[in-house]
Amino acid sequence: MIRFEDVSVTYDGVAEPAVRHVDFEVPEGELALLVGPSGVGKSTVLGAVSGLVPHFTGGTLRGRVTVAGRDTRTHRPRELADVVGTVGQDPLAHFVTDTVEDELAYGMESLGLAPAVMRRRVEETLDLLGLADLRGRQIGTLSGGQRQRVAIGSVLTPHPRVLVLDEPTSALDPAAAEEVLAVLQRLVHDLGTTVLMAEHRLERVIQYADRVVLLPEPGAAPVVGAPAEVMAVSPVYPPVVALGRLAAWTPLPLTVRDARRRAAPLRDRLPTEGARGTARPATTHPPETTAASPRPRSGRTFWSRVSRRADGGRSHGSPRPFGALADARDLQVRRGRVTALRGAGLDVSPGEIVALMGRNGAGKSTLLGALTGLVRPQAGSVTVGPVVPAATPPRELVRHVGLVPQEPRDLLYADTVAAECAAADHDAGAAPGTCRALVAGLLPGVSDDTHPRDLSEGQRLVLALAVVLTARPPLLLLDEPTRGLDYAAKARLVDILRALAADGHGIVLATHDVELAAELARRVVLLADGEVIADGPTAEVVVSSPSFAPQVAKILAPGQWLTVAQVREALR
Ligand SMILES: Nc1ncnc2c1ncn2[C@@H]1O[C@H](COP(=O)(O)OP(=O)(O)OP(=O)(O)O)[C@@H](O)[C@H]1O
Ligand SMILES: Nc1ncnc2c1ncn2[C@@H]1O[C@H](COP(=O)(O)OP(=O)(O)OP(=O)(O)O)[C@@H](O)[C@H]1O
Repeated sequence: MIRFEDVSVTYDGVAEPAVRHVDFEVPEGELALLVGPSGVGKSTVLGAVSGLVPHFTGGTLRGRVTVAGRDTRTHRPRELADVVGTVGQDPLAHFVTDTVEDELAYGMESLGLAPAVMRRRVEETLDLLGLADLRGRQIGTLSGGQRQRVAIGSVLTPHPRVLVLDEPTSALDPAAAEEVLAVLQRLVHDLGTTVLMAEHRLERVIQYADRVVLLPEPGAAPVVGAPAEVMAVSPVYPPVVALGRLAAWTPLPLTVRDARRRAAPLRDRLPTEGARGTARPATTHPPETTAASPRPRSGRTFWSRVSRRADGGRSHGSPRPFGALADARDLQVRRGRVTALRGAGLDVSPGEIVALMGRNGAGKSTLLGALTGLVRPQAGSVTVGPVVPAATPPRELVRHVGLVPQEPRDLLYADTVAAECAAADHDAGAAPGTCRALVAGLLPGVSDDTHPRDLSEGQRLVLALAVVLTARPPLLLLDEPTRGLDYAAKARLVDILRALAADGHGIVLATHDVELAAELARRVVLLADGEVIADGPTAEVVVSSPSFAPQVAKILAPGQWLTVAQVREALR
């Protein structure tokens, strides 16, 4: 159904092809998963199927891509629209109408389907994706995950024979991701739909794949095969595979269920008392400091590393001690007709890393908004350090709290990295060069004149982080920071955040990434429908939860192991 014949794509103005010798086939009624590190060309391959590459992106495509027998070089995306449905990485870029119902109907209208058919399919899709309560909502008022579900729904309604999906679950909570993947699997099994999907969070998707197409490194030909075969050699793999490799299980299990069946001997080898007290991540990095000892260990901390590397780092010599960082109580927030927070609260101490978790629409971004003054609660109290965010001018507030938003692009508006940094220094009242020194420390090798748009997703996130850190806010908030990041980029982010916590910063991550929470957070706060329903040590909150437990916890339960790193350490 989808066929690549020795395809290479070279973008204009770039010497080397972005992808080379891509040769594979996805037969009708199969789900193929496209995997590989960031920047390896996954979106390029997907774009070649929908015709966006090269028709919209420019560049040269050599070789041949056919979809349902149509050559995508001679058929423009419009001429493929009756066969191929595409969801890109950024749902906002995808929307053409204002409300949920209109968006679901739009694709069918363009194809000229009968009104009765359109009506039926809109209703079906609202049910299928749990969108019925949101049908009349303006898209601009939806949470990140709600938007992503609408974007997926809108490509399903025309019943395309081929679906091309670029990280379709990146903004979804774990349960919603499972539901969406189950819907896709049903289309594949029952209707013979063909799916090509790129995804970084392999722990969510690998078990649904009929075959895996691995792009191992830029310019290298893809490795194509059965999921277990490819996972055995892949540079990117989910925790279940990491544990399987560590324990030398063959064949390699890809699901928690298969791994559990093998895990008894491994469970027996692990110390039971270690298993009880493993809230602390096993790591070579300095542990998070506690409220009682906010001072970092010398030499390994974030600011000392930055100031050592960067010549402009004078202002970052030694960390200053921080007082209590945030105290939000009994918050009530109404947004439109929705009560987004009902009595929620959060306190954050210096050196603490807190994961804020919960379903899509539970109120996580709203709570972060209240801490940064973007959302004004109708009742309750919020203080951040000594100030009340909604009553504090932005220039003053950035010294107390910084937010890296769900879409880092929202924070970046200049044309070059250098201009972005100059603006950040100015906004924060920091010495000129402060932000650039941070960027040099965090992203060595990025030149001054690079356009932030041309950075990879992970690089853009780190640039946004540097912009926020320029004001050295004691409290750092990150909204879903691992969207679009591969495992290596995630590991680098984990390093940076641990070092910041060791310097006494308090960090709150709103995240659906259960593996990240397990790796990084000592404490998890769980929100449901605007209320805090659990607040405690990570191991206690997540291990018993079918949605929020990481894979290792599920495989090794009842032991409270959370990460492969902890298990590796314990086996030494
Ligand atoms: N329009 C473009 N012009 C020039 N270079 C581009 C363009 N689009 C992508 N590239 C480059 O091509 C390479 C492959 O990018 P692509 O987005 O396909 O990778 P990816 O595997 O999807 O990455 P990610 O996992 O981060 O989404 C990258 O080096 C990228 O910078
Ligand atoms: N301007 C608005 N008007 C009406 N409802 C809104 C508005 N902004 C947010 N909401 C609703 O408030 C609720 C909480 O949204 P919020 O963005 O805080 O959720 P979230 O937990 O961050 O979700 P996600 O995980 O999907 O990002 C959602 O039901 C959302 O649709």
